[in-house]
Amino acid sequence: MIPNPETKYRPFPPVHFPQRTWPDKKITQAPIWCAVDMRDGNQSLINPMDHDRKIKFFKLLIECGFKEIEVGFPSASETEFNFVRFLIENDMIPDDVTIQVLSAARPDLIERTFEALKGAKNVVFHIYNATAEIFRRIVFNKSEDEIIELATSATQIVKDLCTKYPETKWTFEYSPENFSLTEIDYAIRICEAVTNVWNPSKERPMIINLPSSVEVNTPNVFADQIEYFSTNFAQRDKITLSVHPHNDRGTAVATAELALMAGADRIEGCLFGNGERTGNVDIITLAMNMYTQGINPKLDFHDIKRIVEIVKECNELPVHPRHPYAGELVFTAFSGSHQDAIKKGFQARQNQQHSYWELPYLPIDPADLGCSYEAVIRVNSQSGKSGAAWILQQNHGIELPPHLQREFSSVIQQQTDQTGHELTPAEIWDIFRTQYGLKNQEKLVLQEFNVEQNAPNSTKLKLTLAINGKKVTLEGVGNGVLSAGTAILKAKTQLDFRIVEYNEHTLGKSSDSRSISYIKCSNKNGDSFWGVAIDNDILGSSLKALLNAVSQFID
Ligand SMILES: CC(=O)SCCNC(=O)CCNC(=O)[C@H](O)C(C)(C)COP(=O)(O)OP(=O)(O)OC[C@H]1O[C@@H](n2cnc3c(N)ncnc32)[C@H](O)[C@@H]1OP(=O)(O)O
Ligand SMILES: CC(C)C(=O)C(=O)O
Repeated sequence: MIPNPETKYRPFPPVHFPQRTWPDKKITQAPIWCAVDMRDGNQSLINPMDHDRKIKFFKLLIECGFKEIEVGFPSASETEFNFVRFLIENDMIPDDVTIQVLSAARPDLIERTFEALKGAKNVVFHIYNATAEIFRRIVFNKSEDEIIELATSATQIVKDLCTKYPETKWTFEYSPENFSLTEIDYAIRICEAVTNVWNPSKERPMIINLPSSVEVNTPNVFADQIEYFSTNFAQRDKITLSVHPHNDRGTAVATAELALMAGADRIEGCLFGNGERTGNVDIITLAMNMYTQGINPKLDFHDIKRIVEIVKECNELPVHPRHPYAGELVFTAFSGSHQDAIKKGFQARQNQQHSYWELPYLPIDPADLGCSYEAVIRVNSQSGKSGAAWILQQNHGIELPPHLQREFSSVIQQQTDQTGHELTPAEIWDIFRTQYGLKNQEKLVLQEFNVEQNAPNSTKLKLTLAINGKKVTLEGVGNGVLSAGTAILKAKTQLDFRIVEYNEHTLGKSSDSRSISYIKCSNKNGDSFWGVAIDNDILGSSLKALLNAVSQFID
């Protein structure tokens, strides 16, 4: 039996803040981004990154355009320490990139961290201590004032040590860990106390980073916390207000977006939302969400597949196939009605008069992430007539006539129902060719033909066929080539059929493109069959399509 949640869990109290303005705000520009993959992401990995993986990740983050990168927790281990030294000593940090390092608000750890940073050009020195009541009571066993003293004395130590290394441009960052669980007025009090010690200016602001270290409330409540903080913080104009959402409730992206509307300037997060437990906020999703609203995110994810591969290798973790913007299935429709709308969307795009992206079920152009349209439609038993038609169109330039689309869709449906599996484009092509006579049709095979125009509306046709491998030459007359062909075949096979539908088009755009013809024949019993054929000229493809259709009446 599931335990009674009413006696086990308490609801998170809302913030009383009727003056809130964020619900009417819009996100209009990219925030300052800080990638914390190499610290928060790294500390949560089964196997933290070794030196080589860290270098690879660092280079990737630079390529993506990050200007602030938390490169580690140098006092945690030799690997972390040496990695920071390696970056500095090998001049691997571009001048426009600031590295960030984290230390607990503990003197010994702070001192060790400074040792790692000697010679760095631009550094964000980031310290944290937990501030929520449960941490004050259980972890630290300290009063509110004692925790403030812990934070301010650590800030003073950082400040003093910074003056020892004037060659570095220092920015200070303070995080009241578990901010979202902390009483909001106490969070303001401790951050103001720290700010007073650091004494930032408008020109040299410090960063106050408000983490939902564990996500405990709905994004609107977090947004209220941020706006309340931003409105009531005494030296607001001297700080950069940063957020650091985690994803325990699965709403980190919404939390970050609403926090921006509520006044946050900066976001800390990880690629694909790696990080402690359920992860940090996913910066790729956030950035691409902005992009699809017409906002330049100032980050570059144009080759998402490569980014996925590098991150998977470095983190030794998979990226979910449905991960927004990046998963291997996120641009793919299997279901019939979605496929139909997407196919029509691409057709409509050819005549579109404006530049905006407008495509049913595809909120972003896959090409913007370096993906092709190939996987947009895939075919299984949930697919309708447009699915297989799209695959033939994309891969072979085939524009199936509407009735043939329906008929072919039922052929495909039978196959997928039987196997229960997806059909690949190659399998669909094979089924198509087999079904309509393009492959292995040996009952009626055209070898040669000759057309003579006797008089207006009278065409004489001479056909050389292989009928079940036996060569015969036949002649007939009709209004045109197809009616002459029909007459010949009726006489030879004694079948009573007629052509009920005929379509053709060229395959490709050049003048020497091949032709494809589609012919449907019916008999008196109501049986009907499609034949399809491709040939260098339209007469050849028409005659072959006729033979391919008629061959299906023959046992
Ligand atoms: C929310 C976050 O993600 S914060 C970042 C967390 N990241 C990491 O922890 C990864 C790197 N950390 C480490 O490798 C280790 O924690 C080390 C090497 C830095 C330190 O390890 P240890 O010395 O064993 O200390 P540990 O971090 O376990 O903390 C235990 C002690 O520090 C105290 N402490 C914890 N956090 C803080 C803090 N922010 N400021 C001051 N003291 C703290 C605890 O109260 C405890 O003290 P006690 O022993 O007197 O009870
Ligand atoms: C150190 C802080 C910012 C942190 O990682 C967290 O609270 O999740």
